[in-house]
Amino acid sequence: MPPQPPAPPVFYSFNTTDVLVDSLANFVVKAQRDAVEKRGKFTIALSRGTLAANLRGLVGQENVQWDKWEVFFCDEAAVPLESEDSNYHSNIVSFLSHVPIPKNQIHTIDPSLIDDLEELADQYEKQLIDHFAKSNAARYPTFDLMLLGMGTDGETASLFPRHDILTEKDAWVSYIDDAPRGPKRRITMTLPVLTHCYRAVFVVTGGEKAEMLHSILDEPEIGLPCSRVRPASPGLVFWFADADAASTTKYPPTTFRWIDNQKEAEEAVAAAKRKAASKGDDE
Ligand SMILES: O=C1O[C@H](COP(=O)(O)O)[C@@H](O)[C@H](O)[C@H]1O
Repeated sequence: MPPQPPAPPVFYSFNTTDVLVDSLANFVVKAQRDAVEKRGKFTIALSRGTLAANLRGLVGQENVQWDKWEVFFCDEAAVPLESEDSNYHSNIVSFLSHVPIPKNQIHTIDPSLIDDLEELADQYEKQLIDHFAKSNAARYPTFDLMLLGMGTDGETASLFPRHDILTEKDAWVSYIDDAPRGPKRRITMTLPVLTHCYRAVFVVTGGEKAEMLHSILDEPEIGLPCSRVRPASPGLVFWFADADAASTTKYPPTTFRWIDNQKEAEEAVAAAKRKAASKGDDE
């Protein structure tokens, strides 16, 4: 069978950030159940930034198989693990220290290597290879869930627009020393890794993201890093936005519900488009 084109992004918009936080927790738990049922464990990758705070809804969730989680970080600053700039630290504060995930299943950078970015990235890539070689890695690892953010320039993880790192095809993890915002020195999973997951979920909050969300969803042909995360079939991509972030995009929102496969994603987006069009006719 010829390869299928990627499923269209499914866009969920929530009236408040609190509702988004609850819905996101609900979604992550469902993704975990699905992964454990199908593959016996749950591999999740977490991006830096405001995402960590929006994962607070995971604390107190019932019937979560925390012992099946394997947590990795999509990108990480080259800083000690206890630094406020550390992605690991932000997620520890938000939820990881409040749930019973075995410590050896949280895969951090090796902090003894932070002075040597190349070594730091290579060692993290080795951790991925060690883990995924036992399961599904062919050319790239396939995460069950990638949780991503969107920066105001359209960057995701530490993949910034017009940066050479976007052309990386071989490495699973690479590094930059010139990030235009925040800590300059970071490592990051590369675009092919981000696009080989079963589910990618972008989480975007706040009015300062509204214009960029419009560009990403309504003008994907511009090719900004976030628009380029389109997992190949059977992968799916979802966007969770609060009302402020969603205020400018014309992309039709889907009513929040679990979507399991490409066909359901296509039908949900087509239904949302029909609904938006009929609303337009009424006005
Ligand atoms: O620099 C980064 O920015 C984006 C967005 O961060 P946010 O704090 O505005 O949510 C983030 O997704 C990325 O991982 C991070 O390195």
